[in-house]
Amino acid sequence: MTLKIAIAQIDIALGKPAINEQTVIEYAQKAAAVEADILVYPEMWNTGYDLLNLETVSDPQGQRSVNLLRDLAKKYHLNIVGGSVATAQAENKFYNTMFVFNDKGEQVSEYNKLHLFGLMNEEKFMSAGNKTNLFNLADVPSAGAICYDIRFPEWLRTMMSQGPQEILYIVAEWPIQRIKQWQLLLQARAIENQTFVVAANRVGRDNDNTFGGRSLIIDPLGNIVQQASDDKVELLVAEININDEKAIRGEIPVFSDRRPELYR
Ligand SMILES: NC(=O)CCC(=O)C(=O)O
Repeated sequence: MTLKIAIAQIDIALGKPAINEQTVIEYAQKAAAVEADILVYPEMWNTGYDLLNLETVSDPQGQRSVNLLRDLAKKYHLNIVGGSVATAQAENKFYNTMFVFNDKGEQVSEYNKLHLFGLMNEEKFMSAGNKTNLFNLADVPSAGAICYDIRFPEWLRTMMSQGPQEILYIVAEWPIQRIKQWQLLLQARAIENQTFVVAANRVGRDNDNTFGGRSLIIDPLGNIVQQASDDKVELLVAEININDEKAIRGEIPVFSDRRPELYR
């Protein structure tokens, strides 16, 4: 099965959800124009890392973002991995939340980022999730994670071994100074989990960081199928063939060769 994947490598206006929503709409139109099957947005696209102002800029229960993503999925018949958004949830807690919609506009997953990133003060303002993010999108068993989560291979393995999942979606706001690590970590996650990795990063800057783009589509051997620039907004598009992955898994059966009884 061939799937056309599109990644919206966008800039994000700090603390300005209304402006960012327009960008999200614009990229859904672009993805529909190239007849993409799946569209992926980056991390915290509604507010950026405007952590000091979460009370005013975050999305209560994610409702505004959910309505927008659902409408876009339905209108353009797109499967959407909705990056993530800053949400305000019960007990006055804020989360970094991914919503996923199929091309009928049905929500197929909701995930709160599990590992909060101290270097960007995330844990001082946001709460961590504690649930997996497994879903079926375009008839493909898939998993999703958010940015810093990729530094925890045991967490991704936990999700990927409940499948195996065939595509791993990563959404990020990853700074330029560690962009080489971004690429290497993603290639490693693809190889060890024998999965396609579809990874969306933002470009542009906020008060503290310049973000490094280089959104990537990687095959299960770790080869780069398609790569975006480090500094420009763009819609990255590539076709992947899911059957390739099945052939690769047959040759080196890492999932069945695991010895989980020895791992702690
Ligand atoms: N937004 C994030 O989680 C950034 C993670 C990051 O930059 C890293 O090096 O890890």
